[in-house]
Formats: sequence, structure tokens, C-alpha cells
Amino acid sequence: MATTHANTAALIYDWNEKERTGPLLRRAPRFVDESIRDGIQSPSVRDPSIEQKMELVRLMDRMGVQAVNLGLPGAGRRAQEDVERLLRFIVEEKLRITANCAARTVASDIHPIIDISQKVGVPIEVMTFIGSSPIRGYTEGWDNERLKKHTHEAVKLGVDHGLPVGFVTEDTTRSHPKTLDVLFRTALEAGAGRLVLCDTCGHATPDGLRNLLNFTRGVLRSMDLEETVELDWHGHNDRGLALVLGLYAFEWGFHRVHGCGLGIGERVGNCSLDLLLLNLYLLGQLDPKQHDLSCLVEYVEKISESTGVPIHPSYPLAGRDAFRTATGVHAAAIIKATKTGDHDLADRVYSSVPARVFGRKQEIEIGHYSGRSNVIFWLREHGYEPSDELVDRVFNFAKSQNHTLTTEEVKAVIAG
Ligand SMILES: CC(C)[C@@](O)(CC(=O)O)C(=O)O
Repeated sequence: MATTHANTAALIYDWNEKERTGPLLRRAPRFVDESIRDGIQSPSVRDPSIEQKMELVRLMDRMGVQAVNLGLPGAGRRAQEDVERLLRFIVEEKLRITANCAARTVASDIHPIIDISQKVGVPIEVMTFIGSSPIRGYTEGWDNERLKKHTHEAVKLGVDHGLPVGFVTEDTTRSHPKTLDVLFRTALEAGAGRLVLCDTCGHATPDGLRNLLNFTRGVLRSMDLEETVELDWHGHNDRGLALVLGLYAFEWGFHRVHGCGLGIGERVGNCSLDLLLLNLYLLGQLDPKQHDLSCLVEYVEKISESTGVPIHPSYPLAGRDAFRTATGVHAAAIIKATKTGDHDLADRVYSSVPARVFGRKQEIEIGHYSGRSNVIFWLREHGYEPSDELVDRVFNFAKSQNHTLTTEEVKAVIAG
């Protein structure tokens, strides 16, 4: 693996690399951060302040995320003000990140995007969305003719004002090919430069994603647009597959994948953008000159702080427990590796994510599953001489408890 130190690599047989069918990308992956649009549609999420949104956009930019959805200006005055301020912020700070905004396929949602774009003098990509599945058509009472008319008018409105337009079919993964064929053609003929395929309800399996992509490619090919129109994948996590599908989407040729920090978003959330970045990094698919992931943990923490969504203790990389162990067998191995002085080795003995690369640290704790080596290591780390008597005392106390000891608890036992 490209990101493993040579010493450690010799000690790991990497089945991941034996034969790769997963992400080996034909082109550099690009990302759309939906945290401050779809992310904040989650019922448990608090709307971050404008300052917090700016901070998040700055972190996205540092991580090399190419585009951010700034919101849905059609939602009202506050959304419009936020979008305008964020767009000005991007310009003033000379960030590389580009902006897009969500809009229903109605003129009243698209006009505010045109207005803000003209006011600030920067193009905003219009991401105009329409429910395209039969189940949505049934509940909303829309027929295909109506969908087609709205699609044509909305895309044309953005294009006529010189804005790039992405056409977003909600619930694409449960939509009939005949409907998609009509809608894609209508949008592309009206000048859409991008199709956004959506797994709005988190329905797709990897087969579903591939079948849909092949179908969509067929439509583009028949219009001779395969080389010019870009494809985005936007997925939700109802079945817990969003991250895996995000990785496959890149593998199979999507240009961009959408995601949210900490995987927040409607219901069970979107594809986790931080875990997508982490995985592509571990697969050696991110150019380190373009993607500074030293702030990846900070990004997840800021998402959590600003939205009020806690980070689950076992959440990969940023979770409190991601690099902690109290278990005797695990700790003993890590302690031995630490003694070699090779930190990469110590970080990899019991994790496939190297903590130190992301500014985190492997920690050894003391609990009822611990061995004496945990206690000795802990005492040394905290500046205590591990005498036999002291080790016994802490060890026996830990065995009588049902949880991992806190620093205060260990100190109280040491104090006697
Ligand atoms: C707008 C679209 C991309 C959506 O997020 C739906 C929405 O938020 O209305 C989806 O998942 O299909």
C-alpha cells in the first residue's frame, strides 16, 4: 500500500492489493460537500452559524474538496443571505472551491441563484432537482409530461443566464428507464452539463448503481455527449451502503461523489465525505499536493460542534475510541511495537488506519480486560515508577470494575 512505511509493509500481507477490482481510478476523484445543504436537512441537526459555515468551507477547501453546495436559496431570505455571504467569503479568501446551490425545478428557486451569482460576479452551478420515480409521481400526482415541462423550463432558465446546470433526478435508483430517458434527454437538450444520479432513499446495491450507470451512459452515447457531460453520484445511507457505493461510483467512472462530514443528512444521512476521503487516501488515490488531510479530524469535529450531532465513540478516525484499547492482548502487542521506536508499526499493529498520519495517537487504557503490561505502560506514560506493589494495586482495582478506568480513577488508586 502506497501509504504504509516500508518497514511495516514488509510485516503486512495486503490482500487488498493482490488483485484490485475496487477503486483504481481512471481520473482524479472530485467531491461535492453537501454538509451545509443536505446535511442540515437532518432533523437532529442544528443550523450552523454563518461563521461556522465559513470555517467549514475553509476546511473543505484545504482538504481539496472541489465543490460545496451552499444551500437552497429558494427556501427564503435567510438561506439567500447565507449563500451570498458564503460566496463572497470564497471570493475574498481566494479559495479554490466552487459553489453550487440546490433548486426545485421551478423558476422561483432558480431566480435567487441567478441574482446572487450576478451580484457577486461568480457563477454558481444550479443543481435543479425533480422527483422522477413512479412512487414519487404517484404521491405528488405528477405525470411524465409535467416532469418534462418543468425540467425543460428550469434547465433553460439557468443556461440562458449563463450558469452551469446540473440536472438532479431524485430517487433515480428507483426510477423507470423510460422516464429517465425522457428527462435526461430533455435536460441535456436544454443545456444541462451534468446529470446527478441520486439514491435518495438509500435503495441501491452495487449492482443497482452499475446498472443505472450503464443505462445513463447509453443515453449519453446515443446523444454523442459521453465525453462532455459529467456524472455525479449522490447517495443516502438507509441500508448502510452509502460509503461503499461512493467508492464504487468512482471506480466505475462517476466524475464526482457527494457526501457530508460525519455522514449527516436526511434520515440516516449521506455518504460520509470524511470516510470517503480517508479510504481513497488509504488506497493511494489522492494526490497529496491537492488534498491536505491533516485537518480531516478537525473537519469532523467542527461538523459535530456546529450541528450538535455527537461523534459516535466507534466512528472511524475521529471517534473517541478509534485508537484506544484497554484489552490486554491488544495492548501488549501495541506496547511491544512502541518499544521498537517505529511509530508507524505501533500504529498499525491493531488498526488499518495510521493514527499519527491524521494527528491522532494510539492510546493504552486500563480496564477489567487489561493485563499488567497495560498498567506498567500507563504508569510510565504518566510519569510514575511502576513498582510491583503499585502495579498490583491498580491492576486489582481495575479487575473489580466494569468499565475502563478514567485518569482520575487511576490517580485516586495511586494516591491510596
Ligand atoms: C436534492 C437531492 C440531491 C436530494 O438531496 C433530495 C432533497 O434533499 O430534496 C436527494 O437525495 O435526492
